[in-house]
Amino acid sequence: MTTSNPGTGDVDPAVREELARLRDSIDNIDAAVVHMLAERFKATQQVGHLKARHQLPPADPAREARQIERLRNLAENAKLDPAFAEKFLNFIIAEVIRHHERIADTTSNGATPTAN
Ligand SMILES: O=C(O)C(=O)C[C@]1(C(=O)O)C=C[C@@H](O)C=C1
Repeated sequence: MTTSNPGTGDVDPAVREELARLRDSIDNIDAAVVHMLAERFKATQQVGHLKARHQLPPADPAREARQIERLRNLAENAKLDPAFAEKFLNFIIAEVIRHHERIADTTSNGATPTAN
């Protein structure tokens, strides 16, 4: 933040209230996103173990292509930028693949992988 930014101290109280109300909503949404991501990673951890046990590759590009297609359509219908939705999914999947690779490494070493 720059020193020229006045912050919200000298802003109309009605505006400050509206900003606070909107920020409450943003905080709730951020919490929901974190909880949903935590559930998603719990499921993908299980996928990682299943793949490692059965020597399946960490990544499945055909599955990813279907997910991207589906998410782009959902985004368009929801008036969210589909390119952003695709980037977001790719970011998450890249992390999942890193987890899968680690699980596969530790599984083939005979070690017990830890969570995440
Ligand atoms: O569905 C799988 O096979 C997964 O490993 C999960 C997942 C995902 O995070 O959705 C991750 C990696 C794959 O390339 C495809 C999808």
